[in-house]
Amino acid sequence: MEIGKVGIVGAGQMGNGIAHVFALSGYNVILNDISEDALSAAVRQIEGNLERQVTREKITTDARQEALERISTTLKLPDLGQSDLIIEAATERETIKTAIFEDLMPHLAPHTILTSNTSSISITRLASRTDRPEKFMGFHFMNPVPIMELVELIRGIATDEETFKSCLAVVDRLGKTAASAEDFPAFIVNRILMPMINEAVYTLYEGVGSVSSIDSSLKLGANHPMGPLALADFIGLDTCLAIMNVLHDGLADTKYRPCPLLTKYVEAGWLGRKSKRGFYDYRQDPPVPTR
Ligand SMILES: CC(=O)CC(=O)SCCNC(=O)CCNC(=O)[C@H](O)C(C)(C)COP(=O)(O)OP(=O)(O)OC[C@H]1O[C@@H](n2cnc3c(N)ncnc32)[C@H](O)[C@@H]1OP(=O)(O)O
Ligand SMILES: NC(=O)C1=CN([C@@H]2O[C@H](COP(=O)(O)OP(=O)(O)OC[C@H]3O[C@@H](n4cnc5c(N)ncnc54)[C@H](OP(=O)(O)O)[C@@H]3O)[C@@H](O)[C@H]2O)C=CC1
Repeated sequence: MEIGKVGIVGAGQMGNGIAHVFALSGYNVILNDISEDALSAAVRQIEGNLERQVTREKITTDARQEALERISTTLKLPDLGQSDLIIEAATERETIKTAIFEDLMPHLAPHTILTSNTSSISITRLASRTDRPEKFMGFHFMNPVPIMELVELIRGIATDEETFKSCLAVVDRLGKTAASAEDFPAFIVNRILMPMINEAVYTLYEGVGSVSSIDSSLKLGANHPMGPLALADFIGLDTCLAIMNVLHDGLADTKYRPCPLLTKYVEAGWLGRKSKRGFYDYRQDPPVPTR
């Protein structure tokens, strides 16, 4: 099926990046959130990121303008009902995601493909709560979306071949590369990346190194573009903790036990860049380590 109109639920850092890349590739995008502030912040972020691409001569001014004109926003979830493809990119909590799909269902066109950008939650379980498990799959972008090449495509147990092929064609048109992952907790990227981040937090918790020494070690000693604690702040510590909990519960192995220090940061509301404080304090420039 040819996809033209795309609905995106959740206008946080992933939702705005997803809207950006779809609009730039010629899709009409409708972006939804429960908060008007989140929608206006998302549009500002998209404008800024498109402008940066113009400055760096990656895109033309016309392409920027056309992309912005293809994006509309709404607080009303039913407005997404006539989309060919919906990507849910709301907070990483299963109850939130299932409630969104339940609210969407009565308004959906029969042909609409439903997907989730979840980092870890079972696609099969999310799909089973909808009226179209065969037209449901995981469509997992990486952060920052305009830059990262990979999209993980995750089939639930019931996903049909036509749905998979339609999503694969979309990934191609976005100029990104798809990796197919089986539906097990946290799929491929986060199954490997998140235990490393969690181990970095344990390394901090046990006093083996400070925030700076841990991040410098992985940057300079293993050529990672960001240290693991800076990356955790970038992803969002709430999202990191949610993913570790899915791994721990879903695989029932103590090696996935979330570090108590990660839990403490989340309990404090120190969620990383998005709340201006995490392993670094971003209220100062340059950011200052909090330990
Ligand atoms: C949690 C999940 O479910 C899955 C995940 O996403 S896991 C997270 C995966 N992501 C990563 O691992 C990111 C690791 N970090 C990096 O790759 C790099 O540090 C980075 C790309 C974020 C920044 O790179 P950098 O070299 O330090 O900075 P900088 O030179 O300013 O930026 C590089 C490019 O990224 C762009 N960029 C940086 N931050 C950006 C942002 N937040 N949004 C959009 N674009 C951004 C810049 O514009 C620049 O673009 P061009 O190359 O086209 O000019
Ligand atoms: N951060 C990352 O690096 C990556 C995250 N993901 C996944 O993408 C999804 C979104 O993550 P991210 O963008 O980082 O999170 P953010 O916290 O930045 O954004 C989530 C957005 O969803 C909104 N939201 C919450 N409930 C609803 C709802 N019922 N309807 C519509 N919008 C809602 C939130 O609003 P409010 O703030 O008002 O609650 C917020 O604006 C998660 O599933 C995450 O696991 C995937 C790849 C990478």
